[in-house]
Amino acid sequence: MASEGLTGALAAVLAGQGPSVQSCDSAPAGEPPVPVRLRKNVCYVVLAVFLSEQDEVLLIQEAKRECRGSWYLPAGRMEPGETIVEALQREVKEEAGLHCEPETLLSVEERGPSWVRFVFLARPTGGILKTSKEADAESLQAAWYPRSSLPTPLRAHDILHLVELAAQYRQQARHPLILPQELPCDLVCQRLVVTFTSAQTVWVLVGTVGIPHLPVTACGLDPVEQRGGMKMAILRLLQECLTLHHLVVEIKGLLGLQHLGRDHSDGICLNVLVTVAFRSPGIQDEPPKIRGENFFWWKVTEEDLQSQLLKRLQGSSVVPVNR
Ligand SMILES: C[C@@](O)(CCOP(=O)(O)OP(=O)(O)O)CC(=O)O
Ligand SMILES: [Mg+2]
Repeated sequence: MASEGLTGALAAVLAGQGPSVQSCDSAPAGEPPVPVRLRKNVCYVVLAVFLSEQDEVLLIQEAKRECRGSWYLPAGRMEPGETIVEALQREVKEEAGLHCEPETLLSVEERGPSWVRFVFLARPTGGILKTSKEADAESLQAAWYPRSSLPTPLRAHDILHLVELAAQYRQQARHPLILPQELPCDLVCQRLVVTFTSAQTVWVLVGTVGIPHLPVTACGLDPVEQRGGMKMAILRLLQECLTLHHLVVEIKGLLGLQHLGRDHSDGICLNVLVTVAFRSPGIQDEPPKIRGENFFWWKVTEEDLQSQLLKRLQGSSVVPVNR
């Protein structure tokens, strides 16, 4: 029988929130992970997709020497001391002249734990669109363009996929509205909802060190984990308790994101939904054996929680990571 705390934590994570990170169940070998410092060992980028009711996209014209005159979505690097939403609002105001509110995270992109980009669907709430008369170092101007005929040249074509994600979300929301939860964190880490399902039964991997909890894996900033991406930290934790060669592990995506930014807590905690299944299609109605004492499989029997979790799994109702 799971503790109330565990049921509450899973319910919170499924609702896009979650408890603050107290400790990690897995960390890179060797030295304990160093606290992350924005602009020193991590770079976070925010990017906003505005899609009007007339299916127009807000683009800014870059002023930087290396991409001057090209068009891009409002985006920029976060600064120390600001929350993710404050950074988004600052970048949109600087580059497009508009005030805005984020509606939901649309995607998270990472090139290893030291470069993470948060992509939001956002809506304008005021301000005056920046024209070429207000050109400055932040941007030359901003303008709305029909999604079917964006201006050229683009600074990079990666935004085309993000605009499509926004249009698809507007058409049919694949996941609930998810916004960053302002909670301090010292590391780049991932809280895992690792599930095994058989028929309509679902088990969740639980850490036993301390009180039962959803396991947290710390991401390393060393070259191996940088090259491998944030999935390396997930596979590292799973390898510590499961025999992976006869399992299929799928990282479904994000259930939520925790970050504060103020008071030098530059870390982030991504709440990630993961599935494990047996490679052989034989009837396996029990979860794979766990090595050691640090984890166990919790059969989720609380009806509402079970149906919420199964619904998220069946619909892949998560924010995509690197997709
Ligand atoms: C890094 C980008 O996602 C764009 C955001 O960075 P900027 O170059 O626009 O930075 P600011 O000067 O802070 O606005 C492009 C990329 O290569 O990823
Ligand atoms: Mg920018």
